[in-house]
Amino acid sequence: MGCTRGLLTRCLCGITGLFYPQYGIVLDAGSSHTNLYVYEWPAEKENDTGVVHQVEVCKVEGLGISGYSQDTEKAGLSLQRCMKRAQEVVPEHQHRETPVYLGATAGMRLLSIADRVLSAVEKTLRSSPFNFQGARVISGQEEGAYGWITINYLLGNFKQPGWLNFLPHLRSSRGTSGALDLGGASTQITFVPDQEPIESQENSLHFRLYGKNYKVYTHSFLCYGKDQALRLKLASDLQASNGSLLDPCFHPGYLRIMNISDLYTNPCIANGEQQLPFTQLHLQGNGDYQRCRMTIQKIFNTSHCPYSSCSFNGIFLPPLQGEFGVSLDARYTWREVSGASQACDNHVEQQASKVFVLLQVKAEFPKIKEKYLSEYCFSGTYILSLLENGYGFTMEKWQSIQFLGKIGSSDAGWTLGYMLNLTNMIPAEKPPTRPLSHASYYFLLVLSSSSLSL
Ligand SMILES: Nc1nc2c(ncn2[C@@H]2O[C@H](COP(=O)(O)OP(=O)(O)OP(=O)(O)O)[C@@H](O)[C@H]2O)c(=O)[nH]1
Ligand SMILES: [Ca+2]
Repeated sequence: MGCTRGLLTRCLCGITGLFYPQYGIVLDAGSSHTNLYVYEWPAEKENDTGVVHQVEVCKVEGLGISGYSQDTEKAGLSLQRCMKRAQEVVPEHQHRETPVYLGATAGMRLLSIADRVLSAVEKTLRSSPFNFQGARVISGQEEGAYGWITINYLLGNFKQPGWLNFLPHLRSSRGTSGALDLGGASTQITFVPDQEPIESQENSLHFRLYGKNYKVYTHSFLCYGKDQALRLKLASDLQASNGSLLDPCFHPGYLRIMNISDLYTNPCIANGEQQLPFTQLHLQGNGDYQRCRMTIQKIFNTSHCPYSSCSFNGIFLPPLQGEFGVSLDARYTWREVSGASQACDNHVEQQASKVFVLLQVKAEFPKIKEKYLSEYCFSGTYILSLLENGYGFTMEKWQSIQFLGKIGSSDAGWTLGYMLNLTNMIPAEKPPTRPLSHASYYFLLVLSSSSLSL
């Protein structure tokens, strides 16, 4: 039954609608791939904390939308299967009222023709039965902020003391958890620092949520997601090579030939191509964990800092404070980080353990793609370098990092925070306590008015 026909039907739907769960859809158009999320919440509790939860994630097949810059139509078409899936998950009579948002991140920030790709994507989203609310490239600051909101909303950290609070070990002394997001093209760090004021204006955010003020530090490093960081590293190593590279960040036996022009096709690597006397890079794995860390270290410039403390590239970073949640697929990332040194090493006595680690990984993740397996040494070592050398997580600070992935049924990425904000579901002030829920109130109202008219 649709809710738009006659007046009587509309009234009935208005009343019964209070009892239906509500839905919202967000597409996370990342640099490496797109995910579609469907969220659900009870209509009468939308301003409470922790009530919105993920009921579906659909992984779009193929490239991230920024990968279709040569054939933008395909960016839109690639989303169709997941949009169909969303139509199955959300009950049909609620399609028209269910908002759909698409947020694109670092891959699209790097693309000069992002608008053309967005237009193609909009065409697909507009043709769906849902209430399309817009497709846009979100800023790195927003990505950090919404990631922080998601984690703390899901952990129940915005609840007033005394409310139910699960996972208490992730609550910092200040009541919130920091958020680390490691993407393919950018990486974000967001937390409430002890030190005030935040020295750099562009890293400073102010929120008032549920009646409490939060001063939050955030920074997004464009080009320091895993895929772009590998390009930065290769471009840096190339300068001192003759076109052949023995790379300690790939396991022995690994061979790859890359066109230099492909390496230089984005703004992360701005200079150098024309000065190189060769057109191809011949890369040969020569796994060595310590040397890999040294080559990665070169992409973090720590030579200058105009503030009291910095992470790298002259970017302000206050002292790390509290617990941190890492929002990504925790299963593979944690495995990469913990297996990094063994996965890289080629010392004779460690050959066995290297092979062992990669075999173990294959057994644990039978569907793991060759690309991920081949980049295992680099990926794990890069994440360790970023956290330890880039952000300064020392041995004891490591204890404060949790590889989250999911909290309850919901992924811990920025999308939930984005939707909560756009649908006004996180109020600045704590909602007044209602003796009855909206639904029960209207239900009683309808009951009493019908008794009166008898
Ligand atoms: N090892 C491994 N890596 C993966 C897997 N799935 C994705 N990745 C890689 O992990 C990195 C981060 O992936 P995402 O967090 O999805 O990045 P993204 O959202 O596409 O990129 P951003 O736009 O920068 O946020 C990318 O380099 C992916 O290629 C996997 O199953 N195993
Ligand atoms: Ca991402």
